[in-house]
Amino acid sequence: MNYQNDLAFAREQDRLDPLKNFREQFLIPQHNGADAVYLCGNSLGLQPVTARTYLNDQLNNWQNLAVEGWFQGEDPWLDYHQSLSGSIARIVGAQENEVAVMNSLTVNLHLLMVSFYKPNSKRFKIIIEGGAFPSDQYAVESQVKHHGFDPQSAVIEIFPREGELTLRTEDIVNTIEQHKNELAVVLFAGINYYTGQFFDLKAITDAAHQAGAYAGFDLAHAAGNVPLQLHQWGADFACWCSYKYMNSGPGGISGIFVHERHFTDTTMNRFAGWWGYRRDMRFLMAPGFDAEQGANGWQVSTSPIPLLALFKASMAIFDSAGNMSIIRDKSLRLTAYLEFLINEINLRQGEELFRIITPADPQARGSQLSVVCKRNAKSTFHFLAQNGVIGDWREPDVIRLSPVPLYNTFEDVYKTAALMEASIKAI
Ligand SMILES: Cc1ncc(COP(=O)(O)O)c(C=O)c1O
Ligand SMILES: Nc1c(O)cccc1C(=O)C[C@H](N)C(=O)O
Repeated sequence: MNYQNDLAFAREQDRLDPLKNFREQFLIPQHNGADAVYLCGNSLGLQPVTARTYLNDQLNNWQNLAVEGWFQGEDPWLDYHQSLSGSIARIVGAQENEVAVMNSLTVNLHLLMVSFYKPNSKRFKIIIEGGAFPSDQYAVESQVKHHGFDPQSAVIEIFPREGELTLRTEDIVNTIEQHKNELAVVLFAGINYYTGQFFDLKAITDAAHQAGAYAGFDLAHAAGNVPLQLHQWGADFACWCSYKYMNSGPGGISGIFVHERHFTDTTMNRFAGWWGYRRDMRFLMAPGFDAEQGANGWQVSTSPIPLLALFKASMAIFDSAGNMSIIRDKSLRLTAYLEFLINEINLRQGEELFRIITPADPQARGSQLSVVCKRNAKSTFHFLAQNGVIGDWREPDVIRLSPVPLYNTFEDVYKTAALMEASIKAI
């Protein structure tokens, strides 16, 4: 597509956008009496207009039905989580019985590692991407220590080559091959939080399996952002949060994926709780844990209904948008437009003032562009914020900007680039 650096072009793209009506389903933060340009869905997605109603419905059920709410009402709480499985399964490319909506992200990562990280003196290593989100690093280190191993030798981080910013799939695959005799788990992000690189999850899964290891993914920055096919790719396990691209609110509910091939593995460890007990017998309160079939058997505690209600408001929007390929199609164009406009600024300025460290290959990224500001980085970030552009800052000099297809416009992207260029003179 031929992009143009003018507002009329951006507005025309918005006019033609098949998803244009979705923006009004979100509450856009205000700046000086007008909509701010919110490009921070990589951290916290915007509030669906309907979120309050979904939450209120459950407050009303609590008020009117009290404890009977578990069994009565339109959507009894006992199975409320099940009503979300179809939507989230479509988003991550799974069968409904392979997903469970539960807990928060790092907690779920630990629960999955309990099942999939079973080190012995021969196989004890975990491969992760270098520069993984700190919570994942801490989780992995603590898992390794919990089993009596030393993170120094057990955690293998893969970094980009000298002079490069992102990882090559061949280097990931070769590292897996190199450690194959000692490898227990490969745990990668779907998309790295800092660079925005979208990894080749199928290639990583295949390489892990060739090495006799499990492949697991943290999809915090990928779920609801890029199309995923966890079942088809054969991933062993995955988890995600829903407060970024899935707009479920701060600390919103997380979810897990466990491939169906593991459902019959009776050797698998699991930290059990009554909510993972088989549904038909749970209230018999019998001794001896008997897991529910499928990913729901990994649940531990009572469903947090208010969080599920907020997630449901968001899933209804995803369901009505159709499938992830419609969302992805707009996302590819929005992000490419932002990239085009930033490159144009550099061309006009005669130097690379804004360096995009996210891969240029659209298939190797989601909606986020991570931009290194070569000059006055922090002041540039503040200038954008003062002028109503909300991105986020990552030390030492990176601004992350994520145009989200359900609520951002080409005009948002145009305004952002115009302000980035204006910042050069203003600061
Ligand atoms: C890759 C990744 N892992 C973990 C987290 C944190 O998860 P939690 O919701 O457990 O704080 C985030 C974001 O905060 C993240 O981006
Ligand atoms: N989860 C967050 C929070 O509780 C406070 C502030 C930021 C966050 C984030 O989600 C950060 C995000 N994962 C990141 O990519 O930096």
